[in-house]
Amino acid sequence: MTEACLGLPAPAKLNLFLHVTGRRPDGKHLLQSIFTLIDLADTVDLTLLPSGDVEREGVLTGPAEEDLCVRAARLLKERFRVGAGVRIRLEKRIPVGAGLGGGSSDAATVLIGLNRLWNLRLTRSELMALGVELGADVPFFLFGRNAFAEGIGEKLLPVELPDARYRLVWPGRGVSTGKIFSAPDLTRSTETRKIAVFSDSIRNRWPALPGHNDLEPVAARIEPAVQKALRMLSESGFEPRMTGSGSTVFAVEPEGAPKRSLNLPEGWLEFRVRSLPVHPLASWLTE
Ligand SMILES: C[C@](O)(CO)[C@H](O)COP(=O)(O)OP(=O)(O)OC[C@H]1O[C@@H](n2ccc(N)nc2=O)[C@H](O)[C@@H]1O
Ligand SMILES: Nc1ncnc2c1ncn2[C@@H]1O[C@H](COP(=O)(O)OP(=O)(O)OP(=O)(O)O)[C@@H](O)[C@H]1O
Repeated sequence: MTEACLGLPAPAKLNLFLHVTGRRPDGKHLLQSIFTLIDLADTVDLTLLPSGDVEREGVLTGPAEEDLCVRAARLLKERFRVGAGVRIRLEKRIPVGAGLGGGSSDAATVLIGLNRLWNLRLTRSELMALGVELGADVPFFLFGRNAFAEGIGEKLLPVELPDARYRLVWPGRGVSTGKIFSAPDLTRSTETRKIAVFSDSIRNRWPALPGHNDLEPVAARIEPAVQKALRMLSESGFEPRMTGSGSTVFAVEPEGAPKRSLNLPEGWLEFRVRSLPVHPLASWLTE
């Protein structure tokens, strides 16, 4: 029997490094990156509605057409001519526009949950092909485990990462991914490297992170709070890096290090998180 109501996690991600290696003919940027799942998560509640409507509740107040949860549900409904509907209730913990992939993860969780609630029996790769229509990070969350990414983030290979604790600082505001990618001073030609170069570095040099984030200098210029967050973490003895297109910065927290809180400006947030080896809903994804 199919459940009529599901309460599901949508975990955040970190980009351990992010190289921009070129552009596609449509203008989107080609990347090399390692994505890791972390245990900071939103909660998505899905309730089956026989009426066929897609309804939403929660903290996001923008237009429904821009809500990635609603867009994910409508995409599935239209593509597979689903008669049933859903009420989506979102409990947001992942800051918005933070480089933590929150919206993409919420959308991925809606796809995974509705695949079950609406009994669609789509495979992981079918869901990933739909997901990339919603955003470049969505396929990663549907892949379901830590990954080396190429293309715009849709070409994924599994990668083994050390169990790690990370310290995150969200500097009180988000940044627009589109603005960062369209900046004239963005480096777009970092040399493409073999995955082995990155995995060897992780094996031999951890907790030092491989590579760098090409989006970091641009975000730090556009949003001075990003620069300040990087400086505060580094003055506290960490080796900080920005995730995705920002605004969150993070650092590996060495095992056994003192767990002192940072003295952050008002409105900023600090998170202490652990890596996850797999997505909490990985067992719902079938080959
Ligand atoms: C920076 C990353 O977070 C790395 O994980 C992602 O590449 C961003 O993924 P996302 O937030 O899902 O981004 P999207 O919603 O697909 O795109 C937002 C904006 O960034 C641009 N964009 C996005 C991804 C990409 N590889 N190249 C781009 O130029 C898009 O053209 C769009 O104007
Ligand atoms: N469920 C959602 N959660 C967060 N943002 C959403 C959601 N639905 C739509 N959005 C919109 O998507 C935009 C990007 O939000 P998100 O938090 O996913 O960015 P991000 O963490 O920077 O993502 P990325 O790491 O993929 O760049 C925001 O401008 C927000 O208005």
